[in-house]
Amino acid sequence: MENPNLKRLRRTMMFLNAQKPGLIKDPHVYKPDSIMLDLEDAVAENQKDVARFSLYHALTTIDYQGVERVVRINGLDTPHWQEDVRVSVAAGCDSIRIPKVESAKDVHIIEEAVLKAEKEFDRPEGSTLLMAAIESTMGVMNVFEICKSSERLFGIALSGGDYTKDLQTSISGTGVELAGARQQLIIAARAAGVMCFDTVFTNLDDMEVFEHEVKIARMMGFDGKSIVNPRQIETVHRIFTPSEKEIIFAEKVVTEIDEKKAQGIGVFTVDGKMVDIAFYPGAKRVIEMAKAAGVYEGDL
Ligand SMILES: CC(=O)SCCNC(=O)CCNC(=O)[C@H](O)C(C)(C)COP(=O)(O)OP(=O)(O)OC[C@H]1O[C@@H](n2cnc3c(N)ncnc32)[C@H](O)[C@@H]1OP(=O)(O)O
Ligand SMILES: O=C([O-])CC(=O)C(=O)O
Ligand SMILES: [Mg+2]
Repeated sequence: MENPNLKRLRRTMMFLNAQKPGLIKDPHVYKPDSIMLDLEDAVAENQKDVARFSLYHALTTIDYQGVERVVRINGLDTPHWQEDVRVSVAAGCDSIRIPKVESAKDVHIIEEAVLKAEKEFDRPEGSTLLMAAIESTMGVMNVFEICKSSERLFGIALSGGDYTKDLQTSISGTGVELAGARQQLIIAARAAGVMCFDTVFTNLDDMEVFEHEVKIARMMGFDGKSIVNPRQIETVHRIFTPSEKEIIFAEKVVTEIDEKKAQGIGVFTVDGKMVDIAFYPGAKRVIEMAKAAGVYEGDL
């Protein structure tokens, strides 16, 4: 049976340092869709063991109340990733975020280590999902192969900080430097049938630019965004949850297409807008998103 978590709602995926008790003890109270316990860049090099112990303790003792528990392991170019995978799987995380993925082979290496750990710690085979963070120009060039690399892989994420370093530029706040990568990632993810997440926005005090960036991400087709602070959750959830107006319109489109089809009519208008069968999947998707977000009250 397909793992039901492959397609869950992931509007917000919130990073937190796996070593900090103050952060890991109750992040679910802010109601992000996923938390991402970080063993990578938020953890200092000489604290990697401490962070792994803290992660294991947190995952085996804290009830995160249905919030997805993702672990960001260290990259394949470090001496840490094997132990990160073992501890994450032993502790029963839901998913592993692989940083700095450059090829399908990178995913295969982690997949193999995850399967080995599932056997070692008696966890159901296939229960640990994967996601791949694209953080380099090579990763962008290989993104379609990465998207198709594993049945465990539910999605990919753009990691703009490292990516812009590789591109030899920096984050400007305008989105110009990320435009190409964002477009490539979302096209590849949709073609491969996996989810796609936008990068973090680190200027916590600039909510205006943040809101603009989140709107662009939704318009481009992303499923959600990596975030670094609970203050960012409300904005992302508001923008990534269909509004009442969108839901009502989607309901009308679905109902009218069904009715008109039976009458042999292919094209007509709804609220002054032309509608034909091509609008059906989009309207259905709005209703599915509203259902997943818990804001749908209709009966479609
Ligand atoms: C480029 C990359 O690699 S990004 C990925 C790695 N980065 C991270 O993991 C960083 C995660 N975020 C953080 O550590 C913090 O939000 C910081 C350091 C950015 C800012 O910290 P602060 O200025 O203390 O945040 P702020 O004042 O908004 O905190 C308010 C409350 O939210 C909590 N909080 C802040 N960030 C988080 C978080 N990411 N997850 C859960 N709780 C959080 C704080 O503990 C605090 O709780 P309290 O009121 O009970 O004390
Ligand atoms: O995944 C992210 O958005 C954070 C990150 O590692 C980066 O920007 O390099
Ligand atoms: Mg990074």
